[in-house]
Amino acid sequence: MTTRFAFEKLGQDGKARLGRISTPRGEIRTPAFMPVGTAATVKAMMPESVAATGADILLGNTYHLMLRPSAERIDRLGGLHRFMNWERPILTDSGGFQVMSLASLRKLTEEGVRFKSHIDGSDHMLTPERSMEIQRLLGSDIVMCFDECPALPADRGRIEESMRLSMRWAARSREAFGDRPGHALFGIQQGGLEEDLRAESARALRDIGFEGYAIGGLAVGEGQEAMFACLDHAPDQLPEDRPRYLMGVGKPDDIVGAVKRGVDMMDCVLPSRSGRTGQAFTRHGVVNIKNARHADDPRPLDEGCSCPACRSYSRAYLHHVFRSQEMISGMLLTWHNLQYYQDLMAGMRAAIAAGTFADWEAGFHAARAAG
Ligand SMILES: CNc1nc2cc3c(cc2[nH]1)N=C(N)NC3
Repeated sequence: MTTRFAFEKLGQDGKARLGRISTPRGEIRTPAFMPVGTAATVKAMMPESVAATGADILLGNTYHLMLRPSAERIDRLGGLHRFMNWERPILTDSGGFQVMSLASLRKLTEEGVRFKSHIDGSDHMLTPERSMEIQRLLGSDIVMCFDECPALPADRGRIEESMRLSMRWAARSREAFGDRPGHALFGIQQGGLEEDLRAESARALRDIGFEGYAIGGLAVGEGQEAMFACLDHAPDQLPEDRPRYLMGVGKPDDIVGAVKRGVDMMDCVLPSRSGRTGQAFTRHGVVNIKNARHADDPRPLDEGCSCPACRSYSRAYLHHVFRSQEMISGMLLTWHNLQYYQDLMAGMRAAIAAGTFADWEAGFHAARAAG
């Protein structure tokens, strides 16, 4: 059991990396996918079920938890791990992105962002210092810097100005984080799709020094081609001996392309959100289980999957419970999708370890093309 936070690179195949993050609450196998537990729950899942899918770490959100039930209340109750009954590592986002995407009546100044809650319209202020305090009260193992995420579309000038503000906020985040052994603070690279701005941001973050580095400002509607073009250089601009975390990504083929380009950690609401709407990810592509063609299909969703939905139920049953809006529908399909994502990560980790990532990737795409 370690009392420190440490990242070890265990292997590499091309740009794809195999690693392990050690924390006092357990180890994280990388490349890693983090299920999103926004309001202290991975929706429709018990924590032990999330662990059973193979997830080593999950994500929480400063923005949502500060609004309800508040960081102070969670702290009084023993912290977020105790509160949500998840004793493995938790990474919390800093609120920067959610304030831009969810809050109303935002006022941005050098100090921070004043905004109205999307829940009850109450007034709030987030600054780097307050975001660090909230994430400390929550007790998260990996804390994200408080950054400014520009609303898109944005011109180069706006992106440049926003990135430089985020770098000043990164320094304030580092200062406010303090000395917390066993806990990590990750910087967030900004700069849109501009290689030179991303390089400037990476230099600024390196000069401050962080336990890990996130690639922010992507998965915001730019499309896969533009994202991959950015990922052809952004990871290489970040320290190679620290974890690289691509925020908000993504579809299965996004994830494979990101790992191929040197990304170690990702998070996305897609598997859980899609699970609740009846969209299932399988090795042969996406299955919309509400479609009438599944009504009499006795086969499992994915014959190669070990999750409860695929082990014990037919497509016909899943079709039925979605059509009749039964609660078990979202539970089964969320579990399946999270299992599919964890199996994808396990497959890539094994391929990198064996030096067969290129073949594994070819097989991944061939199975989807076969449909
Ligand atoms: C869904 N796409 C997405 N892009 C992101 C980008 C960022 C983020 C969260 C995201 N989610 N959180 C931050 N604190 N900064 C950058």
